[in-house]
Amino acid sequence: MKTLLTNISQLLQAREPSVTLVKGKEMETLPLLNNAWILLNDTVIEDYGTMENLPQLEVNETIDCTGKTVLPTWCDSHTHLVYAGNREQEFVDRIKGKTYQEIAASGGGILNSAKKLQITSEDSLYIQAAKRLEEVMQMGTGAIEIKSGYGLTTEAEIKMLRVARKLGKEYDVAVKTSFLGAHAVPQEFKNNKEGYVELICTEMLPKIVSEKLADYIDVFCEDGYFSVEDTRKILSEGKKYNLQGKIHVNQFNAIGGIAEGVKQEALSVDHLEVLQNKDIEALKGSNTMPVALPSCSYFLSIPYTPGRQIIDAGLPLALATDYNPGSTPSGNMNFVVATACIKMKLTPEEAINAATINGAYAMGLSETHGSITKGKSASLIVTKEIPSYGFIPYAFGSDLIDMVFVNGKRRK
Ligand SMILES: N=CN[C@@H](CCC(=O)O)C(=O)O
Ligand SMILES: [Zn+2]
Repeated sequence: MKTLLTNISQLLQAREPSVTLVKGKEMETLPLLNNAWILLNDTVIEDYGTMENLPQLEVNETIDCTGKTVLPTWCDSHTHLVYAGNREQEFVDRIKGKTYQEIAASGGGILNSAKKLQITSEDSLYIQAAKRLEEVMQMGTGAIEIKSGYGLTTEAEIKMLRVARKLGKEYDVAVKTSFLGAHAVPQEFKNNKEGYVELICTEMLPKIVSEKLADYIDVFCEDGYFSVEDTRKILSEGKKYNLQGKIHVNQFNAIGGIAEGVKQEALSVDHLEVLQNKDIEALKGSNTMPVALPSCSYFLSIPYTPGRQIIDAGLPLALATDYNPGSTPSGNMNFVVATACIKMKLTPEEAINAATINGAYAMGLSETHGSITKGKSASLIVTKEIPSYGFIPYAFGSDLIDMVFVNGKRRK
């Protein structure tokens, strides 16, 4: 099946396959073709160019994109999309004055979600998560990472990861999974965190690896959750099974987790709302991608990741949603891109790079996603008629998406 999109006002992010990420000043540049065409052949991008050089092509369908912008789908490299129920009550509790940490300390938060998930069947969990996946694809997400971490028992962690794998298969969308057993210390291990870390390393991890359920290993490295030492132990254990780390770190406190993540060659370090100079220094010269989650800052009213400072230090930056029931009940990457511009002072070019090519890097999908490149996945957003791509963050409350192709399939 060949689909030709013609008269595209702006075709964004057309790059050679050698570009796997952009950093520092490079992030200011968003390559684009004016008055362009692109040819999709089943699941891949076959070719693209400008209208004056459009060759004679035999195609099944031609779509006129006059006035519209085309760009690669969003690469959301950090989500907790598989969860049971919601935490609407905690939202109201926070409005009335409780903090996120106070709610967690009294048995709410992650433990609240774990309680719900443990008693939810795999089928019901799949149905709930599938709805969310359909919604985010319609909002332009074409590749997504999904974490476990609301199971906190071997059985429930496996259940979550099986659901995530099934979503990738059934929807033919790129899904990367991360094993986040170290998301919170379960009640039963309240006075025996070491015992829980041991369970993660000696029981959960081997079983998850034997079922090939995880692509990465994750830890919530934070006061009251898992220490730098725990993080080192769990990431080192993961390495023995060829699982690279992607960690939650510096959300509320800077406790040295970023340097440890870099030392352990983590693919990404995520959150970074509280960042010190030594953390930036630790990231320099590494292959670890810093990932900001501005919707989480918005929803919890916590500081925004200093993305401007990260980019100005010559580093790359990726943007993701953190879609989860507690700190970010939203998987809208358009909002993330707009909020990165409005609150973190990224330019539209930097934000779109961070949400596409760098997002793909942050989940190991550089070869197939994140740019308009021949041979990459036919995963595209076609906007409605807009004056230019700057409208994507500028008109932050509007639905500007006309069509979405994910791996060649129309999802909107
Ligand atoms: N910070 C840790 N984990 C999630 C939130 C978990 C929750 O509140 O359910 C996050 O990335 O924000
Ligand atoms: Zn998260």
